[in-house]
Amino acid sequence: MSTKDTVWPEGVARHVLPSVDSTMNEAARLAPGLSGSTWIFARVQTAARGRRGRAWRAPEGNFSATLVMRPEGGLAQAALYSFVAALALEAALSHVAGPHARLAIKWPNDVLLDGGKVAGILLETLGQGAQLKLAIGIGVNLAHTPAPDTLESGAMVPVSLLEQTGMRVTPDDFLPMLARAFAHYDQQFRDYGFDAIRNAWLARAARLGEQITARVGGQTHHGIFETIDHSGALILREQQGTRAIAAADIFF
Ligand SMILES: O=C(O)CCCC[C@@H]1SC[C@@H]2NC(=O)N[C@@H]21
Repeated sequence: MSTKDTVWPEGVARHVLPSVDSTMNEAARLAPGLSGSTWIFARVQTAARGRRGRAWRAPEGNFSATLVMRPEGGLAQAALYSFVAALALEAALSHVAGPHARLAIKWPNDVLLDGGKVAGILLETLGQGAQLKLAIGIGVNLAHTPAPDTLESGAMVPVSLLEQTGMRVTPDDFLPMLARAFAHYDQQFRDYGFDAIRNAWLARAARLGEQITARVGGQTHHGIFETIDHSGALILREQQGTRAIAAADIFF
C-alpha cells in the first residue's frame, strides 16, 4: 500500500463504528443531522440487508459502509447513482487486485471477480424534497464468503478478494480507496452527465452482447443483453423486438 492510498477526499466526512445493526439503519438515523457527504463505516454489521429484503452477511474482515449524500438532479437522477457506485467499487477493487484481475459489473451494480459476486450495492432514498438524501450501501467480500446453504437457488456464486487473488486488504484500508474512487466518478457525473458514466459502465459490463435471462416479478425473459439506455434500464433483444427493463434479477 502506498501513502497515496490513505488520502481521504476533501469535503467528505466519515463515521467509524466497531459494530452496528446495519449501516443503512445508521444512515437513516444520522441523515437528518448530516450536512455534507458522509461515509458510515462499520467493522461488523449484525443485521445487514441486501437488495429485495435479502439478508447480507457482514463479518469482521469484510467491508461494510453506507455513503449518505445529496444526489445530483434529485429523485429523478438518484437511481443513476447505482452505476456511479458500481464504477467506483470496480475501480477500488481493480486498484487493490491489480490490472489483470478479472473484474466486471453485472447489471445494475454487482461487482464480479472471476465470474463470482465479490461485492453488492444497495440504494435507498432518505427524506423528501429539499431534504432528499441518498444512502448507498456497499458490502465487499474482502476475506469471507457466505456459506453456500445460506444462498438462494440461482444466486451468483459468492467469492472473496482473498480467495481469488491472495490479496489481504483490511476494510479500514479499503475505505479511503473507495471514497476517492466514488468522489472521482461523482465528479464525472456532475461535470459530464450520465453519458460519461454509461460509457465507462458499458466498458466493464458482464455478458454485454450475450444471451441472458431477466426475471421481472413472475415473468422470465430471455434475450441478448444489448445495452443500457439513458435511464440505466437494461435493453434486452428478444425475438419479437427489444424490451427495456428497469428492475429485474439477471441470470447468466
Ligand atoms: O447485493 C446486494 O443485495 C446488496 C448488498 C448490500 C450490502 C451492504 S453492506 C453495507 C450496507 N449495509 C447493509 O445493511 N447493506 C449494505
